[in-house]
Amino acid sequence: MKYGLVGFSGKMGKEIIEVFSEYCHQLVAKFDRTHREVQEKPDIILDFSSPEALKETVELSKKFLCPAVIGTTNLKEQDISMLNELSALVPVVYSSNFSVGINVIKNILESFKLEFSEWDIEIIEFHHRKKKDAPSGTALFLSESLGNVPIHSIRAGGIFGDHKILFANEGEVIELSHRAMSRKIFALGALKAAEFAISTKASFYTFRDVLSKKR
Ligand SMILES: NC(=O)C1=CN([C@@H]2O[C@H](COP(=O)(O)OP(=O)(O)OC[C@H]3O[C@@H](n4cnc5c(N)ncnc54)[C@H](OP(=O)(O)O)[C@@H]3O)[C@@H](O)[C@H]2O)C=CC1
Ligand SMILES: O=C(O)C1=N[C@H](C(=O)O)C[C@H](O)C1
Repeated sequence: MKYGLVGFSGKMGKEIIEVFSEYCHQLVAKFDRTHREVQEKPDIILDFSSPEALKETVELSKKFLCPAVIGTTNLKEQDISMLNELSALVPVVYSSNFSVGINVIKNILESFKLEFSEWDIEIIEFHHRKKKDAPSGTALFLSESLGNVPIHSIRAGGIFGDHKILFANEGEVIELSHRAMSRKIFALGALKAAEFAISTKASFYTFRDVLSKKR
């Protein structure tokens, strides 16, 4: 497919370019703060940048009438409303975390949330020292299934993204944890989402929707 990428010069942008090229997909439009280049109409737009870029991403998706895959975190309510409005026109896939593992954990939390109602629950997330937002979008995503529990953010080194959910009562402790061993897992998830989005109808999708429909 021919894709456009907002945030192409960033850490995730570079990973997406590498993974997509391995599958012979062509980067035809690229945007960052200082660079805007459109070689030809993209089949899809991906955005792994910053919340300030989202308005332009939505405008590009409307201009080219193409689906959008959005991975940028720290989006506010009005940003999500903008994506919901766009999804009336084109397929939109939005996820704070395009790894399969985090979405499996999300399914587990959704299935067992009643069992944990009497437990103390806390989330600890670890990311690289250059991450701009805290808490992580993933931690917020997981906390939505847990009643918005306390989240602790650690920023250190080049950590790609670790998340731990601690459940404790008077007699027991359970820990659910996930570690991203590279950014490639997110780029592969974004690819899965893009392949899904270019062949489905206009609506608002999560990555869990993509994974369940992929079965
Ligand atoms: N959903 C998921 O699975 C994942 C999501 N993420 C999220 O992706 C986002 C990017 O992460 P990361 O790549 O590490 O960040 P980086 O800071 O490395 O890259 C950000 C990119 O976005 C560009 N950018 C920033 N602001 C704008 C703007 N206003 N207009 C256009 N381009 C802009 C930057 O351009 P410039 O260099 O010119 O400033 C840069 O290319 C974050 O929100 C992060 O949380 C990250 C990993 C996985
Ligand atoms: O900034 C990152 O690197 C990541 N951000 C996402 C988040 O905020 O949850 C996803 C992943 O943890 C990596």
